[in-house]
Amino acid sequence: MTVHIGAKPGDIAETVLMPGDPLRAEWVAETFLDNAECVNRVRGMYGFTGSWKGHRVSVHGSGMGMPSLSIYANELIRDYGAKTLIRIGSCGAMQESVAVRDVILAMTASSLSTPSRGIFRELNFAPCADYGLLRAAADAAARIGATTHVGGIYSADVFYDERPDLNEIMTRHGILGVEMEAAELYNLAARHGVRALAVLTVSDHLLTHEALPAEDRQRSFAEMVEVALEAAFA
Ligand SMILES: O=P(O)(O)O[C@H]1O[C@H](CO)[C@@H](O)[C@H]1O
Ligand SMILES: O=c1cc[nH]c(=O)[nH]1
Repeated sequence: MTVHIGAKPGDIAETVLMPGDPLRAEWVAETFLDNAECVNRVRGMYGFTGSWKGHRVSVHGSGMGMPSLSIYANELIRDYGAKTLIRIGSCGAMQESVAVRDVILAMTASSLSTPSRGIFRELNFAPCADYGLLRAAADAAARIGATTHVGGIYSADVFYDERPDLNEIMTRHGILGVEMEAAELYNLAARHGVRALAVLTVSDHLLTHEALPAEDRQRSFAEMVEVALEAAFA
């Protein structure tokens, strides 16, 4: 047990899917895993372990924002031996060519800052996905027939953004979408020598202002989950 995860040693699989929303974790466990057991309830941040096509896998909430993700990813890697961490999140689209419900595979994650800033100091480290996972996810998305975009995303510290000028610059530089965790997940994976990828579903559109309801964000992003599971065990 750690301060934030009540699971016993061995209760967490080496492969962990990480949605921001703990109730999305519950839906993924109920919908995709066989023999899923709840292994963490501390602070309501649910974690489950079960199997998918015979592979042991956990799904654990990260909470919203990089400081929260950092707590769970650190404990999963350092205390429970997680080796593959795949974020399964929602995001806002920043390109006209990207539609609501499309899947985005985050090759890189730009940010204004991350919790790792204090370690990197003057270094502008470039957080990037594990190439093997990224390639396997792109292949899986093509097989499944999910409309998918591969490229850079932006990991923000705020959901209620007050910098339209910055969004315009990112749109002009091809950033596909905005979310709030991937950059620090990629930083931590690099630091600890494990694999990470963020597979995202577009829930909002910053240009058209479309937005899906909370229920859809919690329980309807099946393609993203299938892509993540296929990539993890390719
Ligand atoms: O749907 P999740 O995985 O939580 O991801 C996105 O949704 C939250 C904001 O609504 C942030 O955590 C953002 O990254
Ligand atoms: O962080 C997020 C997640 C979904 N949609 C957004 O606009 N931002």
